[in-house]
Amino acid sequence: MSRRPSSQPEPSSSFHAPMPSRVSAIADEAEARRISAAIDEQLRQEREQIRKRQTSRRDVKVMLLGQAESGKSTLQKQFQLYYSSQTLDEERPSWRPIVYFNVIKAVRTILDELDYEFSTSDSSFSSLVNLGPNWPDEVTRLRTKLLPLISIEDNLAAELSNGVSISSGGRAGVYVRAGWQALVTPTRAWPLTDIRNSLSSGKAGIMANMAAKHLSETSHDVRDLWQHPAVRALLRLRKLKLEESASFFLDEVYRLAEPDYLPTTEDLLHVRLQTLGVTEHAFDINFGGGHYNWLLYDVGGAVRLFLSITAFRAHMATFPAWPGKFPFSILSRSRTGIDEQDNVAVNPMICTAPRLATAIIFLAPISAFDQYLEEDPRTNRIDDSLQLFSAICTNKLLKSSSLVLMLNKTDLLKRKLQAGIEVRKYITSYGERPNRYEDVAEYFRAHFVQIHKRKSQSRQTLFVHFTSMLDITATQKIIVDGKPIYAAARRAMHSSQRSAPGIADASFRIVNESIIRSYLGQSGLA
Ligand SMILES: Nc1nc2c(ncn2[C@@H]2O[C@H](COP(=O)(O)OP(=O)(O)OP(=O)(O)O)[C@@H](O)[C@H]2O)c(=O)[nH]1
Ligand SMILES: [Mg+2]
Repeated sequence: MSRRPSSQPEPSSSFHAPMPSRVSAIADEAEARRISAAIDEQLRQEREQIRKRQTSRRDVKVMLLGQAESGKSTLQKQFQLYYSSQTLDEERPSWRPIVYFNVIKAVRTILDELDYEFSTSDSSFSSLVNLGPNWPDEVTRLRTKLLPLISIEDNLAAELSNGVSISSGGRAGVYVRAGWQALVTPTRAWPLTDIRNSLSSGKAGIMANMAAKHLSETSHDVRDLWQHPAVRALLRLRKLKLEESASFFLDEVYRLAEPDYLPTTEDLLHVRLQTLGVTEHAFDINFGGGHYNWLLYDVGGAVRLFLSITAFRAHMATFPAWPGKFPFSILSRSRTGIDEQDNVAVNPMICTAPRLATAIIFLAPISAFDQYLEEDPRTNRIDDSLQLFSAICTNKLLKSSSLVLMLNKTDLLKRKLQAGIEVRKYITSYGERPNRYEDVAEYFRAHFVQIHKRKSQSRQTLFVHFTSMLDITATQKIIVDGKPIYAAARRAMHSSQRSAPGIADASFRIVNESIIRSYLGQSGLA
């Protein structure tokens, strides 16, 4: 819009513009003032919007709980994929050595099991599965070729765990603390060869490079081993206990052995890396017209400690006269073999976590009906899940947190049932019910729901989903359409304003195991 009188000449494009008349100068000044005021107003509105966004962006703190390998970190990756996929892309290179580690661990486990079969019952095993007399020689040949690959397992584990050496049953493991990627790719740059130069220690990345080299040299041997009739027979007889994702990676070994291999999203979801302590992931989320700062806490192996602390705090709230100094020594060691006190020392966040929880997503892997705890081979893993869930439901400090239950690994459950594995063999109370997915899934769902009904400290609805965390479309549908999660979070957010007392002192580190036990009721699943 121009207020210039029509008699006025068009402004010259030349630098030497004609001098404006006095009338036009006044008009221009008014126009300039108007524009300036409009700009001021626009800036004011923008500032106001930012201020509103900042004040309206509220924290939603969601804790992922569940036994080891229940899929907590995989769900976190699904959230990351949906809300912050570029950060997942940036992390892709750093997952490469972890994928190698998964492959190496699987290869070593297979060779160990074959050795065991050979040394203890070779003749019966051969005849049992019609292997013929030559299989031990063939396996020995493959073992010799694969030796350079499997011999780096411990060093790679130590490199990836930043020197934290953990063994479970004499076997190496890789565990992750918050910020682990920095150990592998400090600049998040690729290729791995650069890491050697960029790391001050001059050591990290070396083993990852060696793993890449050995894997590319031995990929055919890995494939031959994986397809060997003796290995197939062990799998059929269910004597070989591999990580759940091992077969996925071994099937894909040629792709993983490519020199420019970069983990795909599917690889990232399949990879197994145990979480140590608590890791926090933040996403900006908009829903229902509101802006939220979604903080996801992956409690990892510290789940029991988390529960014990909240249980203890609840106990303290009930018996405030408890002596101020706690003479108890530390609780049990976690399944990682790491003293959980270390977890607390490393993660003071875990001490404050209980009062942070807006909502809890509890993952129970219902495929685990035929598995037992590594640290307690007498405890069925479904039973353990029920106990953990019960501890959450009864915990007074968590009663204002909304609860979402994800009955996870349904894909694996279906596969197991299709393979003829019978639930009643492992869970006697299942009785003569049909060994069909629908019946089994409903049976487990009913148990969890019943526990919630009987023991929950709050009247809040329990939202239940059957999930497979490897299924991107289905999981993202739950994340995006999962109104219950958001509704739960929103409702909990309001109630959490008056939340129960939390951990006031992050230096509090001592918990009595007997108190924990008293809070972990039995589930009643025979
Ligand atoms: N088949 C199948 N595998 C799954 C599913 N969810 C997770 N996994 C796999 O299970 C393994 C363990 O998953 P994680 O997400 O690391 O488990 P977690 O609960 O974080 O385990 P911790 O860190 O030890 O507490 C990984 O290899 C995942 O790929 C699922 O729904 N189906
Ligand atoms: Mg984890």
